[in-house]
Amino acid sequence: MTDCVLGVDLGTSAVKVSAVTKAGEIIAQEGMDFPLRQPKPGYAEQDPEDWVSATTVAIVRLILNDQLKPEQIKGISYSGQMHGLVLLDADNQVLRPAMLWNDTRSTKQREEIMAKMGDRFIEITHNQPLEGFTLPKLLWVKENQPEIFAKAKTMLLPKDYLRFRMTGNLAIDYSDATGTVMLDVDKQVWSQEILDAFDIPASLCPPLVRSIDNTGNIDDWYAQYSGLSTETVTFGGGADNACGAVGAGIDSPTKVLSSIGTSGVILKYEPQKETNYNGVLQYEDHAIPDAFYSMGVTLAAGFSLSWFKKTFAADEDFTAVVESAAQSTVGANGLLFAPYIVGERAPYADADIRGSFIGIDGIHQRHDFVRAVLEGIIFSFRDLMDEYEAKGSRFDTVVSIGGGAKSPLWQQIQANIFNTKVVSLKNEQGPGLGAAMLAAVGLGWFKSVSECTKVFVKFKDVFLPRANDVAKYRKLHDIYKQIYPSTKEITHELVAYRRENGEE
Ligand SMILES: Nc1ncnc2c1ncn2[C@@H]1O[C@H](COP(=O)(O)OP(=O)(O)O)[C@@H](O)[C@H]1O
Ligand SMILES: O=C(CO)[C@@H](O)[C@H](O)COP(=O)(O)O
Repeated sequence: MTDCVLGVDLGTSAVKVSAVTKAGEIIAQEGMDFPLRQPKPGYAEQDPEDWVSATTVAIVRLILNDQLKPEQIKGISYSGQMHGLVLLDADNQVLRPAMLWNDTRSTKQREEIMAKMGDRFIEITHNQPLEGFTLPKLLWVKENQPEIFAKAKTMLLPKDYLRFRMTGNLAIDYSDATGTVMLDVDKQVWSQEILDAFDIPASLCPPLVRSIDNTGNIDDWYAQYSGLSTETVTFGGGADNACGAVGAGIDSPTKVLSSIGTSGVILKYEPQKETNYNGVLQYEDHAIPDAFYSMGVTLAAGFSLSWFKKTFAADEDFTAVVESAAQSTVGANGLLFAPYIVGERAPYADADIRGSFIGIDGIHQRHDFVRAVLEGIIFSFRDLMDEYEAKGSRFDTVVSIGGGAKSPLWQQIQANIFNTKVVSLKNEQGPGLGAAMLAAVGLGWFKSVSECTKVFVKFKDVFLPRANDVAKYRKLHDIYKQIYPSTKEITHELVAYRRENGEE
């Protein structure tokens, strides 16, 4: 019986739990989907109980289907979808559905924060108060559901709620705390100045822990519910992008992470906290102690593809639909797609922009639309790369993770659009593997995250840029860049039209 740790990857579409040995071998994996509710345009909510149930089903399957022995599981850590607001009352009961990272209803609150604190806010948090982050959501609840805010005693993020249900302990790790935009990044404490400015009780903020810190054993209740042992220790864990970077071996500023999950992320390792992109790119504490990372986020990356598939190819196999893009050409026979279907975060912080297909022609077939979706998502990543390159960053390797990394065609498109080598991981479980690594380091199996990286992170395929395609994509990206300014006014008017007609 080999000792192992569990890495719990609490995503937006599903939870995946990986059992990993000291040698970095994934010996079993189980997962379960859960729904995302979008009751109104701009809203995105989940029931925190769904996270607990789905994670428990995955753990029970590991024990029953995969024959893991509870005593074998020495430690558990977590990777979580970021920024989501979970509010608990005095009895630690959930007060309302969680408002997620892609919920953009809080534009008014975002503007109020900037009007009140302006640049000082960015100085403290190294971020703008965008709709997706936790503070504007908290202020939305304060303003629109005052009876709920009055009862709120604790604020947690998604994976911290899950850990609380497994241990009974309240905590948040630094990487998720930066994503609330309530942490003073330079001082590494909750910002009293921000709490005072918006009249938020400091008691709402849970204790801060490091990602590798012991956060308590599995408690009696959860041991009975799941079959786990109370001997199993939990560790802080981190934001999914921090864990994705750990699991992908992003340990120097010349490697860049490209993650296609529900959202899309271009992420860079930052060795020092003094760096400040003035909120154009996000700046976060890492899950690696005393390290940081920056990133740009495309709100609807995998989500755009999933939307397309659900709407136009509901009964077909996902991989087959994606691979049909190979029947099209570079540039999708002159069709472009802008993936702003739930608004955008970077480089355009605009909750009311909406997506478009540009250049639809009578010759286009469905596979051209699929290709345009794949390419449009990577053009939006290219915009983020351009932000970095404009500030002097140079990357020699892109590590590709997330559900989108299942497609070799999509990875080749990335290599061509980035004009950089793209590598995939042997165990395509970036965030889940990163979470398992934090438990392995927390248990003392390794002296540091970098020691663990040497054993756990293994690369698989390499995709090199093809010169002809690189040149074509460069021209196409110049055209793509015109879509945002050209469609901004029109799509804002359409969103306003829906609001006037009671749809929002
Ligand atoms: N076979 C596939 N090829 C390419 N992309 C895929 C495939 N299957 C799923 N995806 C994409 O992966 C995304 C989910 O990625 P994942 O990393 O699991 O997301 P999350 O962590 O946000 O739940 C989906 O939105 C979908 O677009
Ligand atoms: O909002 C962000 C990062 O700031 C998102 O990246 C979320 O953390 C959700 O991640 P996925 O479910 O797409 O992995």
